[in-house]
Amino acid sequence: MNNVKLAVIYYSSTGTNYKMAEWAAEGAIQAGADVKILKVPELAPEAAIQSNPAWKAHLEATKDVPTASLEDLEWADAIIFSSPTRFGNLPGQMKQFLDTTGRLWFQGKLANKVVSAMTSASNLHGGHEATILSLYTTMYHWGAIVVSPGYTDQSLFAAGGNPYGTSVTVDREGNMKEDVRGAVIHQANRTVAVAGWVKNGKQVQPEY
Ligand SMILES: Cc1cc2nc3c(=O)[nH]c(=O)nc-3n(C[C@H](O)[C@H](O)[C@H](O)COP(=O)(O)O)c2cc1C
Repeated sequence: MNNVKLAVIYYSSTGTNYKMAEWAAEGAIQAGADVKILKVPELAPEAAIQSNPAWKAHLEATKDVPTASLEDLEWADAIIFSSPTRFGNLPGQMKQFLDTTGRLWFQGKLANKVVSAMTSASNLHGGHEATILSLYTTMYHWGAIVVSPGYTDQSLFAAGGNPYGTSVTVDREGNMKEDVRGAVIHQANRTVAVAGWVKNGKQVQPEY
């Protein structure tokens, strides 16, 4: 069987979701996938970025991370998204990227992608689930196969127990308050496993 091809697509202003993307890549590689870590384009005005030293430093530190393209979406059997919470929703940067996928969607090329999502927020009840669910709404329109972690591993409990997708709270300095590395790795392992079942299954069953 060919390896599962997995894209980890993230947006991050201050590094949290980049770190989660790196852990997801680690888990997916461990599970045998070919992996790309890709960022979505930054859209914020330069003045806003310059006014926040952590944002400016993160952008500089990740300037060599490749930018996600429609070709990457076509390439991937599976996609793990990681995106901060903004007012209980996705940041415009991630939404704008999703909004560029209309042509692929129209051509049916996003159907049966195996997907999963993660997020971060500053407050425990600041909208973690809402952000993940809003991303999953787009995935349902794609005809993607959403793989949530549920409570399929003990690591979920140490990480705050979000069954929709791993999420973490960050303090004012940007430090993660929960240890979510194990949960992210489990989520990536699980996403690759399900993507492998789908990829194998496509060889024996006609595709819908
Ligand atoms: C405009 C804006 C809106 C935000 N909205 C929320 C929110 O609704 N709930 C919350 O808990 N945190 C909110 N935050 C905090 C971010 O979620 C937090 O900074 C982010 O998760 C850090 O991720 P990053 O380091 O990957 O950028 C907001 C931050 C900004 C700048």
